[in-house]
Amino acid sequence: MQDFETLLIETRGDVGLITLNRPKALNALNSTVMRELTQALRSFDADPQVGAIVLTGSEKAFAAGADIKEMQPVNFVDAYLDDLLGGWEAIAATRKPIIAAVSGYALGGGCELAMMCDFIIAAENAKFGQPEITLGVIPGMGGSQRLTRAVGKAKAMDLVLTGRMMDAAEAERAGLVARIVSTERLLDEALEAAAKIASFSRVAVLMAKDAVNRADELTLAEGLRLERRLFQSLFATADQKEGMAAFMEKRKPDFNNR
Ligand SMILES: CC(C)=CC(=O)SCCNC(=O)CCNC(=O)[C@H](O)C(C)(C)COP(=O)(O)OP(=O)(O)OC[C@H]1O[C@@H](n2cnc3c(N)ncnc32)[C@H](O)[C@@H]1OP(=O)(O)O
Repeated sequence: MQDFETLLIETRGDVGLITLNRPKALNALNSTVMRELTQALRSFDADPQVGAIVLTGSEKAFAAGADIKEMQPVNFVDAYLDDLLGGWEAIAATRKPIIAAVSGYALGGGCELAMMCDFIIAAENAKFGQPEITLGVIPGMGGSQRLTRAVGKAKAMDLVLTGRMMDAAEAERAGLVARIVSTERLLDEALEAAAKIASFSRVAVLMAKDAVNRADELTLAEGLRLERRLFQSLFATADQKEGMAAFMEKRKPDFNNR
């Protein structure tokens, strides 16, 4: 993969690791980050060696929001015609699972980027918030929608209307964060979780992600039908035969993603 200006990219075994790398701006998300992150995720999605992805930032900031310096001079016509921030939705279209490993600030677009990932592992020092209201705007990368689905209307309204931050413990209680770990353990914990996911049948993993994501969009009846059809279709894979045979034979499965 090519060198990026705003990201560090590496693979650890079958896990793709992306580190946001604009330390002087607390990883503020400008259009270069958006373009490069989209490109990096597409490459990992297409790479047969990669089974899961971890996205992280620095200890002080996962990302302190969309880049205010870049947005400040924008006018309405350009924002509308250029679909300002619309490109970020490509991140959520990634098919392989992405774990956000969040330390420090995840504010505004930073919180929204973490929520585009499949789940969030937070360090004890993590702080989440949607402070856009303090700048005279509102969330624009999905905060009003994904945060509300994650934590419910009451807390989403509280955060979006007051612009206050919540710490990792509150974010976990509210259902935004899957687990909290020490700051030192954050990356290892996220990489271990990603490696575990990457060790399973790739077809089953992608279908599991798809099925859970559809829960936000479908009625219960539609969602249950989709889940059942996906489940049934997995019986056409060699990995289902292998997984169940391995259980019966009391050995570890050897999945081949077929
Ligand atoms: C998606 C949409 C629609 C909108 C958004 O995301 S708007 C942005 C929302 N985020 C914020 O409003 C947070 C802005 N940042 C802060 O409030 C503070 O930086 C902090 C509380 C996160 C940290 O404060 P601290 O005093 O520790 O650090 P600073 O000196 O303030 O920052 C260091 C350095 O980073 C630049 N910075 C921080 N955040 C952003 C940002 N979102 N965009 C652009 N630049 C940012 C900050 O200006 C400073 O740079 P300089 O040293 O060059 O001044």
